[in-house]
Amino acid sequence: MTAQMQDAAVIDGRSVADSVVETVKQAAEELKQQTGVIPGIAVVIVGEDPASKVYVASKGKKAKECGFHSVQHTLADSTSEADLLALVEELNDDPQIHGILVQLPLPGHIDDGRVIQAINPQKDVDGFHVINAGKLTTGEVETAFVPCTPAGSTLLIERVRGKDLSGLNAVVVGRSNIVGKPMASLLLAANATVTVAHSRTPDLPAACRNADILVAAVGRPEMIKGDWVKPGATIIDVGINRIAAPERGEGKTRLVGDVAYGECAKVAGAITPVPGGVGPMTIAMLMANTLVSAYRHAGRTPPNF
Ligand SMILES: Nc1nc2c(c(=O)[nH]1)N[C@@H](CN(C=O)c1ccc(C(=O)N[C@@H](CCC(=O)O)C(=O)O)cc1)CN2
Repeated sequence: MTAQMQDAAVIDGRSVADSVVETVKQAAEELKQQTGVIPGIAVVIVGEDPASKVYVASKGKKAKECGFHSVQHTLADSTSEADLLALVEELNDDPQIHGILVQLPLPGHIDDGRVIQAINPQKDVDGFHVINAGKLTTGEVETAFVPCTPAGSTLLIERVRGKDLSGLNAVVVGRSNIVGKPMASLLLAANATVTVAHSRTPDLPAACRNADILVAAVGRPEMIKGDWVKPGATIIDVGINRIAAPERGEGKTRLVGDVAYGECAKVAGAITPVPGGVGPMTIAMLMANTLVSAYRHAGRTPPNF
């Protein structure tokens, strides 16, 4: 009799995201009843990037579903950096707004870093400001905001592996400030032994094969192959890549992650799909961060996620 390999368990990001949003809704209602404070979020989009428009619309819809005060500022592609900075200042001073998010990417003539650093760190619900990044790396998470995608990925890992990752090797492929670096900090905080791999890592497949937890955040469609995966590993695929799908008809496209899903699912123990894995968690954690900000501004202790 030949041994039969079973496909990995699918980690359902949509259902975990729904449970986060449910907690946010209830806690927002409690805050309103107890203090009169309604969590407020401002989302700023500059330009016409089609994917950004979809994400921003989803954020506004989810914020309303959570009972938040939600405003969207839609600025033309030609908006100057000075005008965008002036809007950020206005939002910093607006007492009804507890969370400010400037959708990325910004048009090329605007310096992302300058805009992010202009956001009041106490309203930086994206967690991208250097103050929040510094707090995360030094372990001061009680007063920080953790970037939404790594925070959501961590909740998905907890569902499979628990909160304490002692004795496990985690490999993060990708070293961006938005995902790779904060993800590595969160895995370290959970006691994993962490390697950050990237395009210049010698023998990347061998580095990945060492991972009990493999986080792919490189933005390269289906780069991680089945024979890069340790049997039983937990795979978190952060990539969202739109590729041509001529099999669906002329001009059609489909979404894939950074992981070659079919072949990796045959080896892994658990894996996030794309779509339906990390993506929905990003928006749910944005709601959670905004709620936390409103609680802090009201001098109350927020719920844990
Ligand atoms: N200021 C920010 N900009 C960007 C962030 C961010 O966290 N803050 N992250 C990404 C985009 N993003 C949120 O903004 C985001 C991406 C994808 C999803 C999502 O739910 N994806 C779905 C698929 C959606 C589709 O069909 O296109 C999924 O994976 O199931 C949510 C949020 C860059 N910019």
